[in-house]
Amino acid sequence: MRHQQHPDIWQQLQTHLGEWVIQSKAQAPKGHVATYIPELANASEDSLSICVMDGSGATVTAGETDCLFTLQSISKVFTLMLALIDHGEAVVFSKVGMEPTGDDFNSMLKLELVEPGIPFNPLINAGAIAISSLIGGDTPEKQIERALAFFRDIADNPSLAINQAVFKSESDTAHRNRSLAYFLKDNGVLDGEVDDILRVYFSHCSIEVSCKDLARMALVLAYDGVDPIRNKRLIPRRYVQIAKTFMITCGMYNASGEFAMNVGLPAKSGVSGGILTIVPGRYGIGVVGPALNRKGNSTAGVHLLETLSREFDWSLF
Ligand SMILES: NC(=O)CC[C@H](N)C(=O)O
Repeated sequence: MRHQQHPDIWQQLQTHLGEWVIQSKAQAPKGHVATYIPELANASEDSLSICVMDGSGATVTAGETDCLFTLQSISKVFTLMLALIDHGEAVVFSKVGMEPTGDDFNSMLKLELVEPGIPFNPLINAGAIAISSLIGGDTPEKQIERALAFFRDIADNPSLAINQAVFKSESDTAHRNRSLAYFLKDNGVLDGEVDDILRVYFSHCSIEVSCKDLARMALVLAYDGVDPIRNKRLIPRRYVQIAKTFMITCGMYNASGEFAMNVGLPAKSGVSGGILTIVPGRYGIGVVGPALNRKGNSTAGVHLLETLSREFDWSLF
């Protein structure tokens, strides 16, 4: 049998994943696609797809798995690790903190309220913008190239690319992110030009993937930075440990506590409706369902992951 480690789970996934997706899709009408980035409003509001990948690269999929979507905030987990590779922990944690905020992902409240005015963590927008400034490269173009090469390597997909329409749509409307970035600049957190740093940030948010790409990227995190398929270390284990910790405490925005309670796995969601999750040492999982709840997470996607975690007792806690 191909899936030696947990044949029962694999067989159950093959048998039931399709019906679980149909059940969870019923949650989609409770949410709405994001519209503040106008291009994201074109996503199909009632769709839901999932890809589960094991350490051999075998997959079980369900839903409209061919559809492409942009990483958005999911990219922040990987740019954090790239900044750690390029600058180390001391520099990175002089620019961002280690704590959840309890505020919306695009809030600027605590930047002014709490000394020394650095973002609370690297997964909120302010933190991810600070992290974008730390990606190696002398020019924004080189930083974007470096980020794209890193994402391509982790996804093992040399054709990953930036969706230019989404990039432009965000860039044209990102008044709040611009104000966050100027605030950070004023607080001395950002070196370099605000517009250049935002270009890097919008670019990595606009990298387009499929559910399978997302599962493939998750797999590398599930194996602590080693790609089990190519048997190759891509990220130092310590940096994956840091990323996974943030995924538990802040990966699902202000619903991270609820998600930890009901699913209990490290995860990161994005405003296009994607969720990257891992079952440590076993599976990488990519989900996308564009209709979001009030906290910004995919309504159907969260429901589906709750079902899987319950069925297979996947919670780490
Ligand atoms: N939550 C998200 O996915 C936010 C990412 C998006 N690019 C933004 O900055 O608003």
